[in-house]
Amino acid sequence: MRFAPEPSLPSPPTTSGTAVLLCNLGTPCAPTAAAVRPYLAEFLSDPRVVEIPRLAWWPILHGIILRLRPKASAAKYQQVWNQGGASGSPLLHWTQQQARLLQAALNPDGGQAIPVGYAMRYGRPGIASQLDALKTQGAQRILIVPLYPQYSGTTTASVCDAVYAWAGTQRHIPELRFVQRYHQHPGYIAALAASVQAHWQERGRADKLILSFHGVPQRTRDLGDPYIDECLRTGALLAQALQLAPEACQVTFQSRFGKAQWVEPYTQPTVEALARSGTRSLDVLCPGFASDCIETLEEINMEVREAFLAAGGQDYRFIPCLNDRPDWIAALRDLCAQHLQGWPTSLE
Ligand SMILES: C=CC1=C(C)c2cc3[nH]c(cc4nc(cc5[nH]c(cc1n2)c(C)c5CCC(=O)O)C(CCC(=O)O)=C4C)c(C)c3C=C
Ligand SMILES: [Fe+2]
Ligand SMILES: [Fe+2]
Repeated sequence: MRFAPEPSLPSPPTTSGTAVLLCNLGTPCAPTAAAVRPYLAEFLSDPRVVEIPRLAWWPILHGIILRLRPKASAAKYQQVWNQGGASGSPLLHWTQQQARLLQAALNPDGGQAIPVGYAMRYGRPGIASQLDALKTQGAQRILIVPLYPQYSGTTTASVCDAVYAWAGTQRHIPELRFVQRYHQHPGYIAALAASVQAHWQERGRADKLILSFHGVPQRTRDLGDPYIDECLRTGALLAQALQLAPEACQVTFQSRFGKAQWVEPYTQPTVEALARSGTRSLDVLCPGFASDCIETLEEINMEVREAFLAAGGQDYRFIPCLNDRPDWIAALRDLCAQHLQGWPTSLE
């Protein structure tokens, strides 16, 4: 039989029938080459992420990348595992905390009228298994919240693909809604601005604020992906909220992968050039990442820091991601409340 049998709904109902699923990118289950390999294989086999015809991509992926990269990546994961208040993978840790705190914020009476789950697009726990779990709890309406503020086909659309693929296995599909983007949501911008201001209060203000977003290939942008424009919009709104002059703040793009041209300016060469031309201190924030992860804790807070100091910079100050900040959780709650309108949210 193609379609799974339906779970019997809990009786009496313990939820309103409405649920939220936070979806993040994914992470290996251990900082070892053996664990990183299947995670990278799943990630880099997604045609949303690598838009190269299978016939050309498969030999490169299986013949080169999956032989060499897992060991190098595992060494980087080892440096951030259990770091900055996280246990295990920082990305998994912060996503778990966000789901727990969001559930408390959406159910202020301490109940579970609106359960909040979390899932990873690649690795575990997967989107299908978490949708199954919510359905077993009684969910008849599910709001999907990809934890990507800026929409990209490479990330947000891939979450949608996984949800639709799961729906294709279901006899009784719950009502589904998706948050597509929140790159200019006032609560998100205000939480980012407050995190920068708190950092300035503690450490003083550097010569320049770098806003480093994950990059995408230039071709992805040329084919119409709105992601880069949305990053620039987030950057402009944040600079405005912080009342920064244009020269005091710059948007850059990190995490280039492979040999193709990605969207510029790249983060590392930009901070090296700034150091060489006399910028002594930098504040660095990664507004596109809801949670600290290997890309922020290792690439930005270690590799790019070293590059800036080696090029003559004096003071490099990394600002953590929003993680479990109460103002960010409140912004997520407001975002969900907007998208839950018209759906039952209490037991009565
Ligand atoms: C192959 C191309 C890649 C595209 C396109 C891409 C887009 C993209 N990614 C994120 C967010 C994250 N990416 C992370 C890790 C990561 N990304 C790529 C490649 C592409 N990403 C790789 C190969 C890796 C693995 C890291 C490594 O092996 O060194 C992460 C962190 C995961 C973690 O466990 O910490 C995040 C988050 C966005 C937002 C995005 C485009 C909009
Ligand atoms: Fe990535
Ligand atoms: Fe990276």
